[in-house]
Amino acid sequence: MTQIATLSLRQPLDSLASGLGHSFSETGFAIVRDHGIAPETVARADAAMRAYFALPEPVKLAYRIAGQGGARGYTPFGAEHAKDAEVHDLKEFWHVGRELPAGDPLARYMPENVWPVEVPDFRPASLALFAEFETAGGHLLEAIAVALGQEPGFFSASVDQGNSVLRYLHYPPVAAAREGAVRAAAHEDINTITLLLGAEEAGLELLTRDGEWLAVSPPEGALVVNVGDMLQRLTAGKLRSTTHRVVNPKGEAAGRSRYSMPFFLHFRPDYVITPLVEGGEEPITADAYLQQRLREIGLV
Ligand SMILES: O=C(O)CCC(=O)C(=O)O
Ligand SMILES: [Fe+2]
Repeated sequence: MTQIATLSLRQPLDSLASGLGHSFSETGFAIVRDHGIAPETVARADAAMRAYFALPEPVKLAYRIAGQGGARGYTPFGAEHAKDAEVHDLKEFWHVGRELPAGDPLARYMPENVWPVEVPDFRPASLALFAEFETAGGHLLEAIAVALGQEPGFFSASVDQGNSVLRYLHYPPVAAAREGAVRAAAHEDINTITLLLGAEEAGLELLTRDGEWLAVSPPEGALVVNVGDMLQRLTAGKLRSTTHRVVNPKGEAAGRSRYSMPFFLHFRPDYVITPLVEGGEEPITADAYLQQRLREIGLV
C-alpha cells in the first residue's frame, strides 16, 4: 500500500534527504514535523485570515485586483478552476507575495501586496508567517538537494528573492454545492515545492501511481509538503508533482468551513529551469513557465 512518509526537519540531513527523496518519487508528498514554524505565528495568521473571510462580500471584493489574475489580494468564490475543469472550485482565497525593496528589478514580476485595513494585524501576521515558511522551505530544499546528489546549498541562489506566494484558503460549508463542483478539483501545483498548514480538516487527497485517491491526514500542526511542476521538470520526473484535490466532506463536516494555508515556494522569476538529468524538457525561465501554466487555469 502506498504510504506518505512522515519525517522530522530535525533529523540528520542525510536521513531526511533519503526519506524525502523516496517519498517524493513514490507519492510526491511528505508529512514533516518539527518544521520550526512557531505555533503562535500560525495562530496569529489563522486569526487574521478568519477575520478577513468573515467580512461582508462587498468589503472583501474591494481587494480584488483587476487584470492581475489573482496574484495578490482577494479572489472570490467561483473564480479559479483547475486545468480542463468545467465547474468552479468551491473556495475563496487571498494571496500574499514577497515584499521587495523599493526599485528592485524583480518588481516587474512581483506585484505589490494589498492589505485589508479592516484587519489591522493582517499585514504583520502574514509577513511573519511568510518569513517562517521561507526558512522551513530553505531547510527542506537542502535535503532535497542532497537527495538529488547535489550540495546542500544547490537551491540557495535559485530561490533567493523567489516569487513565492502565501495563500489563505477558505472553503465555505458545502451544503448547497452545485452538482459536480468540489472544494478544489484535481490539479497539480505549478511551483517548486508547496508547504501546507491547516490540512488537518479532512478532504485533501492525492492520486497514487495506481490511480487511487489516498487521503492526506497530517497530525495536528504538521506540514504537508509536496513537489510542484517546476521541481518535477528540473528533475525530469524523478520527483513527482502529484495530482491532488480537496473533496467535499460528508455529514456534519459539510456544514463547516475548511481553512488552509499553502505556501507556494517558487524559484526566482529569472531562474532557468534546466533539467538535471538527460531526457528532460527544454530549459525555460521560471516566469515563462508560470505564465504558461496560469493561462491554463484561467487566472491570466
Ligand atoms: O486546501 C488544501 O488542503 C490544499 C489546497 C491546494 O491544493 C492548493 O491550493 O493548491
Ligand atoms: Fe494544490
